[in-house]
Amino acid sequence: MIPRTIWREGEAIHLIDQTRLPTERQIVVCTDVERLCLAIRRLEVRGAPALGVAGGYGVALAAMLNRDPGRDAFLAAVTAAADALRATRPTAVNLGWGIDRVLAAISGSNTVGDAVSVAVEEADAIAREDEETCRRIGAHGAALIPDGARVLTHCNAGALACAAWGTALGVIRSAAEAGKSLSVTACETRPLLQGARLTAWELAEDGIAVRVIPDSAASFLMRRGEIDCVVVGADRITRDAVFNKVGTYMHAVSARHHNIPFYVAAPLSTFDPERSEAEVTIEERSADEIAVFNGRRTVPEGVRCTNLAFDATPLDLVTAIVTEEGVLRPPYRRMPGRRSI
Ligand SMILES: CSC[C@@H](O)[C@@H](O)C(=O)COP(=O)(O)O
Repeated sequence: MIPRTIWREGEAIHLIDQTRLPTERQIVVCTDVERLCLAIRRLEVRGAPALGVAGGYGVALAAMLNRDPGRDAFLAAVTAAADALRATRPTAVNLGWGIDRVLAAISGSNTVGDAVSVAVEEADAIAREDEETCRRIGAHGAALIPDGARVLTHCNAGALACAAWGTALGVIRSAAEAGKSLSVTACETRPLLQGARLTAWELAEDGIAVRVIPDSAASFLMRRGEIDCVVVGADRITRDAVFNKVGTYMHAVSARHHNIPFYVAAPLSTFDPERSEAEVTIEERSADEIAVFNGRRTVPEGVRCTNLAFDATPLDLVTAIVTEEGVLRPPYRRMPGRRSI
């Protein structure tokens, strides 16, 4: 069983350093907000729900560290921390959701002391609830997975991407726990290999059959009849698209072409129904993530690289979205949180 991904010990936030897996198990200890922001930017902690937890803990950390200077200075420090955390990664909506949830919780506090206690309680609650939410997603999603299914997944939407259990991998874990025999094809997920390094590690630790393939093999394996369904997580679900790790869209297109169900598993905190695809910023990361491999340059000097971290899959390619409240089906008119249809 995978240990928790991110947790609080007193006035420090601990997280498993995901950049070092699967070969090293190291813990990063963040005793200030700057270090937590760095951990988010470096992907030491990553995955939408885990970013929600990190955002909440970041605000709580700022509150704990600024309890002395008086109310105005306290509020200024917490606001600055929230802004810094929010600026680390733009695509996963859960990051801002976690930050805003703790800010909202403290907004009614009468004293700085109360605000600190409330911030810590709320951030702990976000972390605690995340596992429960993932287990409910898993229970709903497991019903969609037939016994014997060969499931393709992309990136890592597992325990490591959440506080525990996982969303897409939560569905797979819950199906396995229910006694279904499953095998998973994990796309390696270029360029940072979250599928090869993290998904394969998690599933192997749990004794669930897994193989790793290059991302570019997925479509052909569908054609050969080796994939029964696709299950992925999400970083943001707008009223028209699912944002997830770059490469997800090509799997959705291929799945549709081969008549294979394409499922998305995500908590309600990932929904952003008031926005459309065009209004979302897709994070573009350093060119070096694709131009340098194993310390060696793989792209000629001076050649431009476009390193988009996410893509958007139109909702009409999504067979169903599994949430903690149940399974949503097209045409997705009743999207959670949407004020108007
Ligand atoms: C349950 S996690 C869902 C997504 O956050 C996951 O699939 C993903 O794309 C993560 O991207 P990452 O860049 O590793 O943070």
